[in-house]
Parts: sequence; structure tokens; C-alpha cells
Amino acid sequence: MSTPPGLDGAVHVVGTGLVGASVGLALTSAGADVVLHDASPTVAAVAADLGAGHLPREGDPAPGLVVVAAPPDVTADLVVAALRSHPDAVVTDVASTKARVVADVRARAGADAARYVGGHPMAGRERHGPMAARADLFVGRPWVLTPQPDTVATATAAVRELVSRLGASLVELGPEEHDEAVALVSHLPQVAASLVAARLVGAPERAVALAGQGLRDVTRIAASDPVLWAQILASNAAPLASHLRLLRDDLDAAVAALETVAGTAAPGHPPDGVPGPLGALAGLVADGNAGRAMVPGKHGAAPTLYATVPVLVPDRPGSLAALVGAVGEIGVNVEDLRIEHSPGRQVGVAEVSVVPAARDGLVAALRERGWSVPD
Ligand SMILES: NC(=O)c1ccc[n+]([C@@H]2O[C@H](COP(=O)([O-])OP(=O)(O)OC[C@H]3O[C@@H](n4cnc5c(N)ncnc54)[C@H](O)[C@@H]3O)[C@@H](O)[C@H]2O)c1
Ligand SMILES: O=C(O)C(=O)C[C@]1(C(=O)O)C=C[C@@H](O)C=C1
Repeated sequence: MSTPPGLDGAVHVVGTGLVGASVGLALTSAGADVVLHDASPTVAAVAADLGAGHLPREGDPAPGLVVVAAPPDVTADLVVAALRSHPDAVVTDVASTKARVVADVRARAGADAARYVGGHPMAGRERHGPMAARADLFVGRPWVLTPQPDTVATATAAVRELVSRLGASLVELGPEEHDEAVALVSHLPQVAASLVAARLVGAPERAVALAGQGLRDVTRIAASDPVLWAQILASNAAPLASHLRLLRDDLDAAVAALETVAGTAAPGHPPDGVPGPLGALAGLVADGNAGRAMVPGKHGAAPTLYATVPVLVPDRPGSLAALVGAVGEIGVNVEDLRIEHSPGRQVGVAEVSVVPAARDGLVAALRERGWSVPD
């Protein structure tokens, strides 16, 4: 095998949804030649229209690197097909679990598997498809690679270079070690968020209408794609089941403490050394504090790409449009816009994301025009 050209050649992205189109947007904006493939021609065309690359053309050069960004259940097939079709290319993937994909590719691709490096960016969204893609999706996020002892060094180097060009932070792990880790930090949170959000179904509307930021924070990822997540959870079943069993033990302890406080528990005193019910409840929250403190911020790059300006917006038709118009007249580009709004409240809070250099000027100019911009 000759030296794979890696990122010096064209890059093919196979699967141009959220992750694939985000890879394409970032590489294209850095000047790479990106060719887009998807099982759905419409999805590939939308990704191309958004600037993630171009559709295959007659005379395209062979790829130096193929990035498979399709659902986990077809990832190994697509990796093996890419290794066969492009004998000089390096192939990587982004599937959320690694042990099964890596083992499958190694079992089926023979010597060609030496040009494959498994990968997984720890960055994503609760939305799917190219419309949700962002060129900065991976900036400052961990990106796991799982090279094997027989992976050719130039292949590993090419995929390390991809991770670096996308602004992500490189982590190398064995496939099993990766899957154990994501069971705890990605798959357990998804199940917990889905189960908490599912409790709202059928709840009285007046109760749900009181929802504040706490519920929104805990349930954001409950909006994720069910079919994709069924695959992800199933492909990491044993490690995830172990974590869920431990969570179930903690839930049982919380229920026991609450039933004791409510007077509905079976009578009896806790054994020596076991905290009483209020101690148990405080302990539960304190343990959460300790766990939360362990969650890292973004690695490497600046913690946020945009500065956020909160603006109070009256709950009247046209208010939001007037705000966006005012920001435009001030000459600042709205990079993102998020509304915090609870039904029945007279005002909402619009969070206007702008490049950090524009923040202070925008705050001053909006206040001058009468907008309420909290500190
Ligand atoms: N969503 C996330 O937060 C996230 C984060 C990191 C990694 N991942 C992984 O990235 C991969 C893609 O996820 P996504 O969120 O971009 O999903 P997505 O649904 O947005 O995109 C997947 C795309 O793959 C295409 N596809 C399906 N079968 C194909 C085939 N046989 N050939 C070519 N294209 C095919 C689909 O048409 C779709 O456009 C998955 O393996 C997922 O586990 C997802
Ligand atoms: O932020 C989100 O929306 C995500 O769910 C991203 C997230 C994660 O758990 O961190 C989800 C699954 C992917 O495999 C990688 C990243």
C-alpha cells in the first residue's frame, strides 16, 4: 500500500446529517475539497446547498480520507465498502459506540482494516439532519480515536490531523474502554433525561405550564432521535445496564428516605451509621454536587464561541422581530437566538448570541434604544 494521502486529497463524507454535514462545513470552510454522499439524495443536496461540500462529479479525484457519519447499524458495512472501493484512502467513522464497529471491520476487511481508525466526536445535538449542522460543532470537544496495534501510522496521523483541523481535542482509547466511558457520560444521561421527560406525558397541563429552567436543562436531550438512540443504547447494552442498576439502587434509597419522611414507610429505625431520612436526602444532593463538579468545561479552545446578550422581550406580537431588526440596524450579526419563555408570563428573555467583540457595543446600543438588557 502506498502512503495514504489523508487530508491532502479529497475528503468523502458518507452520511451528511448532523455530524457529517458539520464535518463537511468545517472542512470546506478551511479550504478542503469535500464530496458528499448520503443514502438520501435530498439530504446530500441540502448539505451541499448549505456549503458542506459538493455532490459527486465526473472526474473527482479518489479520496484521501473517507469519513463515515451514518447510523451505527450501517457504519461497519460502509467502512468496509469504502476500504474496498478506495484502496489508497484512510477511512474513519463517528459512530457513538466503538467495540462492535471496530471488531466487525477487522473481521471483514482483512489487511485493509489497517487503514481504518475508529472515531467518535463527543459533540452533537438533540436534533438531526444537515439543517442542524454547525461548522463549530466540534470546537473544544473531545474526539476519541481507537487505533489498533496494526493500524498504519500514516492512517492514524491523517485522522489525528482531521480532529485537529476541526478544533477538537484528541483522546485515544481502546474501543471497550471508550464504550464503558460513554455508557456513563452519554448513554446514562440520555436514558435519565428520556425517563424524566416521559413522566410529563399525561401530567396536568397546569403543572407542566410551571416548567422552569431546571426541567429544560434536565430534559434537553430527551428530544433526541428515537431510532438513532435505540441503536446507540442497544450497541452498548451491558455497560449501560450496569450503570442503570446502580442508578436504580440510588433511586430506591431516595424513595425509602421520602417514604420515611412522609410516614408511609414500614416502621423501624435506620441501622447505626446509616443517616436518617433528611441526612439521606441532603446526601443525595451533596453527592450530585460532587459529581457535577467533576464535569469538565470545554477542552482546549475558548469556552464559548459566541457571547450571549440577554434581552427582555414583551410578550406582544412583533416584539421579537423588532429586537432582531434593532440588532441589525446596530450593525451586529445575530449568530444564534434562543427564547426563554414561560406561558402566561408578560415578558420572555431572548438570548442573542453574537461574536464576543460585538457584545459590549450591542448592550450599550440596545439600552440606548430602550431595550431592557439585564447585567
Ligand atoms: N447526534 C449526535 O449527537 C452524535 C454525536 C456524535 C456521533 N454521532 C454518531 O454520528 C452518526 C450520525 O449521526 P447524526 O446525528 O449525524 O444522524 P443524522 O440522522 O443526522 O444523519 C445520518 C445520515 O446518514 C444517512 N444514512 C443512513 N444510511 C446510510 C447509508 N447506508 N449510506 C449513506 N448514508 C446513510 C442518513 O440518510 C442521514 O442523513 C451516528 O453513528 C451517531 O451515532 C451522533
Ligand atoms: O449534546 C448533545 O445533544 C448530545 O447528546 C451529544 C452526545 C453526548 O452525549 O455528549 C450524544 C451522543 C454522541 O455520541 C456524542 C455526543
